[in-house]
Amino acid sequence: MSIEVTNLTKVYGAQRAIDGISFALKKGEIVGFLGPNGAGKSTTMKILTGYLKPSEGVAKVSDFDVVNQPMPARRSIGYLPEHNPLYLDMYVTEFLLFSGKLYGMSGSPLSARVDEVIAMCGLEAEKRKKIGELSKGYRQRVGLAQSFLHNPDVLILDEPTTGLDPNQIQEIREVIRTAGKDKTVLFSTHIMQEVEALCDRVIIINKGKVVSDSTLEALRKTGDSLEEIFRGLTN
Ligand SMILES: Nc1ncnc2c1ncn2[C@@H]1O[C@H](COP(=O)(O)OP(=O)(O)OP(=O)(O)O)[C@@H](O)[C@H]1O
Repeated sequence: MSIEVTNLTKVYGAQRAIDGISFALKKGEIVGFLGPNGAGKSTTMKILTGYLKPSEGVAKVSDFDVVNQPMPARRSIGYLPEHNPLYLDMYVTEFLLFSGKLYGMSGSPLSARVDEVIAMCGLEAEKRKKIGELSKGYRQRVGLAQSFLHNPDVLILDEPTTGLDPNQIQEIREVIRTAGKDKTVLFSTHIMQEVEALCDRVIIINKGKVVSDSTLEALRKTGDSLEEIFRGLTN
């Protein structure tokens, strides 16, 4: 399995932010991770990417336990965090070269890969600008470029299109579709059309528990729209 989560729980004080969730993603799947604000999506993603320790349960990425085998797990993951933290004073190319070095890349293979992700993410015209000078959509492209720079098998994208205009949303979706061709992708979103446009399968969580895990095809057969299903399960 590319991602395997078993009975995962995270407790903050008295609150169970996620409460015994389990799911798995096979290689090559693109799965939408839905849930209302505060459902536990970012917490799950932070555990998968090694930024938070679970209180209970096991999370594996590319069969590596994220707690006991953090280095190989991290190498196989590309992560775009929710607020896409970037170094605003760095130039786009400089930032990507810097990020690649953190993954142990160097020399001409790194330069070639940076050129490749710049082209994939439509950053050619902006690559000489400082990140702080870019629009939100272009910053998001830089975050995405950084997430798959080291060619990971698994991409974890936390609300990759939030706050973007409809044109940028469309363009970022294209980047995700292209980058996700040979990868396993778990991404969170509040946009139902996004799920329809990109995913094979949807996992819905509410109050820290998985309330639905189905293919889009199976959900369509219910006759209800994804939005109706979402509201019915989370309201
Ligand atoms: N560091 C923290 N300390 C205490 N509680 C936290 C912390 N981080 C998250 N929480 C709580 O855990 C719950 C799940 O939060 P999380 O950010 O995972 O939700 P989410 O599904 O990603 O929400 P959103 O859609 O708003 O981004 C929320 O109730 C949140 O307030």
